[in-house]
Amino acid sequence: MITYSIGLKNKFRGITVREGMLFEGPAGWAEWSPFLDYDDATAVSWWRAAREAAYDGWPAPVRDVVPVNCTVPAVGPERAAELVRASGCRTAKVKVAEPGQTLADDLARVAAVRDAIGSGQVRIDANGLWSVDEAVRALRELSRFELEYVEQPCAAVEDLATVRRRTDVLVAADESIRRAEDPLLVKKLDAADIAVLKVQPIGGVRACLEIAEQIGLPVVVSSALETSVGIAAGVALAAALPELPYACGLATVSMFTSEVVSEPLLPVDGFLPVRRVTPDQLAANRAAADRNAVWEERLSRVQQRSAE
Ligand SMILES: O=C(O)CCC(=O)C1=CC=C[C@@H](O)[C@@H]1C(=O)O
Ligand SMILES: [Mg+2]
Repeated sequence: MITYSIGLKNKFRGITVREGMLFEGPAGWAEWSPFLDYDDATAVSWWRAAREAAYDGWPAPVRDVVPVNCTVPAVGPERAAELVRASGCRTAKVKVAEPGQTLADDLARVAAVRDAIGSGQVRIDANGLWSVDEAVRALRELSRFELEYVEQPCAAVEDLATVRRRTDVLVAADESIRRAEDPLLVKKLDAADIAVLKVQPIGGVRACLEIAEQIGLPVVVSSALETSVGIAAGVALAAALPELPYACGLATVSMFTSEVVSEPLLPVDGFLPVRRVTPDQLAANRAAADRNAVWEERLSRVQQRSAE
């Protein structure tokens, strides 16, 4: 087990450094990187995903490239436009509703992204931070930039359903699937048009394929901000889905200041290749001994839980 520590170019979901563990099993390299604010119970499904990558491998792909969006953190408009242009992607996902910012900040950022991407697609992600009324108001303003969809406008699945009825913008569910007791409640309440699936939080490629089948909604595969080792699992899921109508949120390696592989899974003209990766740049990205100890301890607690 190797613990990595890599900086982020821009603050994202409140963090500036990403840490996690990498290891090799008979089927290939695997990543285990539950965010540090997640408790041991939450980290169990992340461990299942890592075990699958290391020991079982993934189902056969039905495509050999995957379209991806570039991800725009809650940065200023100039930086946002720069990120879009540098990505080469035809779809951009813009973070909105950042704590401490205003709707005016969101409008300026989304306007800059729309301008930079031209006739491409613009989607937004509020990470559940709006109330129903805030969401409806924000969508009324932001929809002038022709939104492909809004991801997780509100936290509660019931609120997602209400927003969906009060706006013309398509609604995608992310946290309502990956952090829910019952991921299918989204379907039962007709709360979303699109399902965002993430391999580590949901517990593996096969677990995601099962949800995709049961939920009966178009799927967008998204990353949990992993190194190329973890991204390869997302790409494997996107490659195995029978239908893939939307670009996936798997272009997040470009947010890192460094990588554990010399050929990272970065998009070329908006597409990622379907392949596994072998880390060859581990030494330069290893976490310090004290952080490694924290992760070793965390892993042994979570492994114990997962065996219970
Ligand atoms: O979907 C993307 O474009 C990139 C991945 C992404 O946005 C996320 C990755 C990791 C943590 C999440 O807060 C965030 C998301 O909410 O979708
Ligand atoms: Mg999201």
